[in-house]
Amino acid sequence: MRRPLVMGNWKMNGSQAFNRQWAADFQWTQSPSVNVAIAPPALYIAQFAELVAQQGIWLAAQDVSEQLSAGAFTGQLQAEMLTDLGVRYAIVGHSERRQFQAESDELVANKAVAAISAGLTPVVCVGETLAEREENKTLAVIERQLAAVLDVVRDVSKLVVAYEPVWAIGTGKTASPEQAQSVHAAIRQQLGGAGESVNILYGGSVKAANAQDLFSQVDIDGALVGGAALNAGEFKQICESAAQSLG
Ligand SMILES: O=C[C@H](O)COP(=O)(O)O
Repeated sequence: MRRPLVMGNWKMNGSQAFNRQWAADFQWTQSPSVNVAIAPPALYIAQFAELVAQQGIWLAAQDVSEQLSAGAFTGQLQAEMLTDLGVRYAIVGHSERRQFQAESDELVANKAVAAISAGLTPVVCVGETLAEREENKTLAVIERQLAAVLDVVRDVSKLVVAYEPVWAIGTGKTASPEQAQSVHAAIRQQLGGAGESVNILYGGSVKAANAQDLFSQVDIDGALVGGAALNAGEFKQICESAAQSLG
C-alpha cells in the first residue's frame, strides 16, 4: 500500500518573512493518510525545520551533491548535511536543473545514489519537452532518464519518481489525467515488481482545481507542486485532495 505524498517545491522563491507567514497560514495537521513535504531553498531549510516542526511536514531539498564524501566542492550540499538537518527527501534531476545546470542522466543517477547512501529518499524527476511529445518520443525519453537511475540504484523501493512534462511546468497547461496516467503506468512497469511500492508523483501546473482529477488515476500517488505551493491555502487544498482521494 503506497502512502501518497504531496511535495511543494519552492524553487528560488521565499524570504524569512514570507516563510514565516506561509507556515502560519498553512497550519497543517499531520494526517495518517498523506505525507506532506516542502522543498524550500537550501538556505531556508533550517528556518523551516523550526517553523513546521509541530505540523508534521517533511523537509526536502531541491538538489543534492553526487559527491559521497565531504570535501572541496564549493557550493554543493552533501546528502549527510541534509539528513543532519532532519531532511527526508532530495529532489534530483528537476528539468530546470537539467536545462540550466546541464545535468546529465548519469549525474542525476549519481545524485540519487548519494541521497540513498545517506538515508534520504531521492525524488527523481523525469519528463519530456513539448518537441519530444510532438515527435512521439515521450515514453522513450522517460525510459532513458529512468534507466540511468535504475542502472546504479539497486533498491528501487528507495525511490520516489516524479513525472513532470516540461511543457506543463509553470505554464498553466496540465497534462490531462489520462495523459499523465499512461506515462505513470509505463514508469511503474519499468520499475518492475518493486515499483508497486514506489510513489510516482505528477508535477506540472498542479492546482487545487485539477488535483482531485489527477489523484483519481490509479498510478498517480501524489504531486510535486511548484507555483501553487507558494500559496499556503491552495497547497493545503491540494494536500487535502490527496488525503481524500488517495488516503
Ligand atoms: O517541481 C515542481 C514543478 O516544476 C511544477 O511546477 P509548477 O507547479 O509551477 O508547474
